[in-house]
Amino acid sequence: MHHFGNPRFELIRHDVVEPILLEVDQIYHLACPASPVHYKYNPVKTIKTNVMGTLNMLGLAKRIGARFLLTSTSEVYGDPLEHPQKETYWGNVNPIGVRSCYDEGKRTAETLTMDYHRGADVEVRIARIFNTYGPRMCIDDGRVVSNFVAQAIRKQPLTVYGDGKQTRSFQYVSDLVDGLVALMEGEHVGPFNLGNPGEFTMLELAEVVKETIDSSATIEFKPNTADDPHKRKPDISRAKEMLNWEPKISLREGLPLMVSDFQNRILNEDEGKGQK
Ligand SMILES: O=C(O)[C@H]1O[C@H](OP(=O)(O)OP(=O)(O)OC[C@H]2O[C@@H](n3ccc(=O)[nH]c3=O)[C@H](O)[C@@H]2O)[C@H](O)[C@@H](O)[C@@H]1O
Repeated sequence: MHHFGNPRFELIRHDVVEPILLEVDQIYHLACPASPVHYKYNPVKTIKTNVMGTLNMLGLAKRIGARFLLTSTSEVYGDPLEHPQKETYWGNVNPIGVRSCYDEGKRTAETLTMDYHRGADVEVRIARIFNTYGPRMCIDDGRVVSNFVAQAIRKQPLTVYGDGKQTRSFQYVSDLVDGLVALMEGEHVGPFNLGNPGEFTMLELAEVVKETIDSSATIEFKPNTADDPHKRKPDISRAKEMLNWEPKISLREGLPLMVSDFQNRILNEDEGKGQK
């Protein structure tokens, strides 16, 4: 929203499932719900966005000669049997599960991207993004970092799904943005893992959130969701070597930056309620 006053910025509200004609040099194709809660809410729409949306954006890139960047995901590795995950790993994905609209959708999006590259000479780039957090995330996004932060601020228990021993590797948003720009501007197609290799169990994450916000916060265990990957950690050697990129901000440095933004917004929400 801070770009709205900039005359060189134009916002067009459009659903990528429908074709569109624009004149641009580069397409960052990020469209798709990314929180499991959101992408499972309307799975048919999620897979349509990944398949038809990606086809439309690749068709556009081909027609106008634009460079196309796909934001794929670490979820293409499914519940990985290789750890950490390298880009050469083909993954362990359930094709008929509740997460398939997203992970199989993104796998198909990668296939389409490579087919347009090989068959129609479109200049493409593929990023596989690992769990990312930061300020301005939707407070009710439903992913783990935003849930824990909002819960700790609201003095609610932190909801740990399953036994909390599953792992994720959390990347601060500005590191991801630097990685995406380096990929778009560079000469390599990829795919590239863009993530922070710092790996945490969900219980460890809850401890870091407690240390940062409220040491008296409690934990509430809830049943885990189907097909939840047991572990996830990027091998980023390829991005380091070919894009000269690596994340700079650790979880303990990034979390406080997100917390102050969440605190302001939750406080405003509460004040708004008080006025009603
Ligand atoms: O960022 C990624 O690499 C990919 O993974 C995420 O999926 P996931 O890792 O399951 O994201 P979360 O919903 O944040 O869950 C992470 C872990 O925390 C657990 N969790 C989640 C929420 C919560 O309140 N408590 C909790 O323990 C989940 O069960 C899971 O094991 C996102 O869905 C994708 O958009 C993204 O592509």
